Amino acid sequence: MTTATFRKVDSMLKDYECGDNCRSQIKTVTIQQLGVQYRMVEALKNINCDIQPGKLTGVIGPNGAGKSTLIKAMLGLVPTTSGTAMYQGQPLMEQLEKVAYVPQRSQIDWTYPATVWDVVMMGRVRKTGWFRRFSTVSRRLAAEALERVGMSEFRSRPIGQLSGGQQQRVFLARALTEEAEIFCFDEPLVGIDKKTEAVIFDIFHELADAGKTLVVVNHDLGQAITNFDNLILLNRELIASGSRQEVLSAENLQRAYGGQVVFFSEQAA
Ligand SMILES: Nc1ncnc2c1ncn2[C@@H]1O[C@H](COP(=O)(O)OP(=O)(O)OP(=O)(O)O)[C@@H](O)[C@H]1O
Repeated sequence: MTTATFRKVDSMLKDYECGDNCRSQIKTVTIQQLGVQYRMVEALKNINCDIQPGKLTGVIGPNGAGKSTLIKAMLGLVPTTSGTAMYQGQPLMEQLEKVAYVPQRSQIDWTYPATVWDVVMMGRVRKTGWFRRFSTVSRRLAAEALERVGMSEFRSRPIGQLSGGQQQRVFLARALTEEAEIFCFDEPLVGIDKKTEAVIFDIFHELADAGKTLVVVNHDLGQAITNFDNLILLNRELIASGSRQEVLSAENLQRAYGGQVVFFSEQAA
C-alpha cells in the first residue's frame, strides 16, 4: 500500500469511526526481525514485537542489552543488519516527521549556548523550517509545554545551568511541542527526583490516553516499572513482550538478568 493510499484509508477510518481495535492496529509500530551489529558486537538479534498506541511501553533489560540500540535502529540512527520497524505500512525511519525522540542525557551537548526557550522552540523547527519566523501557534504551544512541565520561570536560563531533572523536563517540553504521533524517550528517568519522575509519568500517561504511541527505555527495574502498561524485555534478543504482568515472570527475568535480580511478584508488578 502506498503512503497516499494509506492516508486515504486512515482518513476514511476517521470519518467512519472504526472501532478501537482497528484504529490501534493502524497506529501500532511493528518491529520486524530487527538486527544490529556494531563491529564485533551483535547488539540485537531478530527482534519481533509491537509498540501499541494508547499504552505506555517500557524497554527493559540489563546493561548492554541493546535497549538504546533498539530505539536508534527503529529510527534509522544506526545501521541494521536485518529487519526494520514499520508504521502505517511504511518503514518508520522514512516518517521521522511523525516522531519525537529524546536521546539519553549523555548524548546531549549541555554546553551548547541555548536557553530553555530556544530548546523548546527547536521542537517547532520541523514544522516551521529553518531560518523562518515561528508562528503565534508555535509560540503558544512552546509556552504551554513549558507550563505543563513546570519550567516557565526558567525560560531565559541557559540549559547548561539547569539541574538534571530540570533538563529532562525541558526536553520533554520540546517533545510535546513537536505534536508527534510517536514518542521515543531514552532513559528519561535517570538521575531525577521523585517529584520530577511523577510529573514525567503523568505526562506520559496523558499522551498514551490521547492515543499516542510511546516507548521509553528504562534500565531501572525498580518502582518505575509499576508505571508501564506494556514491556519489551531484551537481552540482545527478545526475551518477552506484552503486558507488564505477562513479561515480569520469574522465568523471563531469570533469562534476561540471570542471577542478578530478585524475582518481582505479580503483586509487585
Ligand atoms: N556505537 C557503538 N559502537 C560499538 N558498540 C556499541 C555502540 N553502541 C552500543 N554498543 C554496544 O552495543 C551493546 C548494546 O548497547 P546499548 O547502549 O544499546 O545497550 P543498553 O541496553 O541501552 O545499555 P545501558 O543500560 O547500559 O544503557 C553494548 O554491548 C554496547 O557496548
